Amino acid sequence: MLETPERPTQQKPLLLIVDDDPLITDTLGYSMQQAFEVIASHSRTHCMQLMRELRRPPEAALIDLGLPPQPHRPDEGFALIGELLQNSPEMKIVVLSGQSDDSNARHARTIGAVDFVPKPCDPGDLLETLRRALTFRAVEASQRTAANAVLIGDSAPMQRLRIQLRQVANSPFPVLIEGESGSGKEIVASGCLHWDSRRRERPFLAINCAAISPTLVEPTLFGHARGAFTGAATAKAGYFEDAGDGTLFLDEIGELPLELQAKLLRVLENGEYQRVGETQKRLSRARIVAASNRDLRSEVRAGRFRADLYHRLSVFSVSVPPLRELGNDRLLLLDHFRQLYAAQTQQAPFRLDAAAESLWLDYPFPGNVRELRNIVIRLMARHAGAQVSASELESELDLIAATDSKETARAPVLAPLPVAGATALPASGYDVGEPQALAGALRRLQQAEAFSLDHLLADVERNYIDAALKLVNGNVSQAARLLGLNRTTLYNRMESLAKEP
Ligand SMILES: Nc1ncnc2c1ncn2[C@@H]1O[C@H](COP(=O)(O)OP(=O)(O)OP(=O)(O)O)[C@@H](O)[C@H]1O
Repeated sequence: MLETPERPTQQKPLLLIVDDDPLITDTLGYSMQQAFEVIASHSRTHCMQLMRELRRPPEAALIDLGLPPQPHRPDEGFALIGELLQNSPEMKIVVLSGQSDDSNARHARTIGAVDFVPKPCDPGDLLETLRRALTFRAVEASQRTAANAVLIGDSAPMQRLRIQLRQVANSPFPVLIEGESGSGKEIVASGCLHWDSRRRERPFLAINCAAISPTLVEPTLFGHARGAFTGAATAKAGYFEDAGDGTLFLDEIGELPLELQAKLLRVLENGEYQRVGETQKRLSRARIVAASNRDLRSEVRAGRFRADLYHRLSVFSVSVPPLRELGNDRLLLLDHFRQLYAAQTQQAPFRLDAAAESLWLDYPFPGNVRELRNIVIRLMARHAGAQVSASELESELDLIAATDSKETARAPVLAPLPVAGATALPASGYDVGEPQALAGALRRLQQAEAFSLDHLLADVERNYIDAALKLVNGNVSQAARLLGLNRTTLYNRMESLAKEP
């Protein structure tokens, strides 16, 4: 009898749906099952428990923001997005949002969600959004290898960082990389510290300490003997062994349980470690690079991180600057991601008009490069081949969170340029004499091909009025007070703005 050769089965991507309404998880699960293997959860705690048990992390997730124990507030959803991305930074998270929480959905995107879909939603549109997100995920995966990881940026802080990285790349000592979430710590570890060093032909292994269940951290890092614990059917090497004399990148090191911190300290002190269930000592030759977006010094003070381990890890320490400090690098990064996604998806790139470009340069990107990248993804999806205006771009930004950020208190976020009376909004903190603002104006005038002060000022006015109305849930009298205007004047301005192109 002839045997039919087994056809390789293509594994469907895994989709995680988190919603406390079983009707929604059931119906969505049903509509998505053709394209995805679906798992569902009803709360943040349950979801994170599930994540620890899964053999592979989901490629995509659909998250509702209002989850128990606070189903009427978005906080659980926000916290879940942060935890999922910490656990699996490549995951594409789409927020399912009620129409009324537009500002929440914007904030969710700032902290890393790739898009949001208003409820009630059309399953076909949702599927399309998820498919698109997965296409971009595949593009990013190709960029994650050390050989392809290119750190973009020419600004003075980035040049200083590069000099620092070159100085330490070939040393055998550990490096601690600190920086906000999404600022590029992994790319610094793989593309600069490993690939730009003599170790480039050796392995680069990355492990996310937040992603492994605490009981598995030790065997994962150090390996285990056969029968060392239930399920250890064969002996297995750990990351330290597999890394050989290459680089071992310990991401989210702040999440390492205290008892394991002692074992890691031992390897750092004398290179010695043991597989779980073995007594034989082994020697590690790997170069350790660790990263954290927590302030490890405060963690030490709070007793959650060992001081001796902190000192060992930070023989060299580098700090990746947040995007808001990188000036025109925002444009370089825009160009980089736009070209990358356009080429990979075979679509024409979008363009920003002059006002949109000003807004882009003034937006502080609280979610750093990850947020910038996600904005480019959405703009590609909505405006491929077209010109994007300031108001179209504005709908992709989280301007309220941006103005709230104390770091950006002196940057004109809602306003690309100053206008009389704009100081009435305390968040802007704009000062006419500020050199930064003057430099911004010079830059815009030099860069813009067709500049119009009238359009720019109208955009500024529109942004402030929208922001004020948003802050007071559409109450015109209160918005007028906030803007330092009387109610009639505000109505008149809104009317004339509505007539503007
Ligand atoms: N300067 C840069 N040039 C090019 N790509 C960048 C740069 N900085 C960040 N990226 C890209 O932005 C995304 C987020 O960066 P990365 O994962 O390195 O951030 P991170 O600091 O490690 O974040 P987290 O602490 O949340 O893990 C990645 O796709 C990365 O390739």
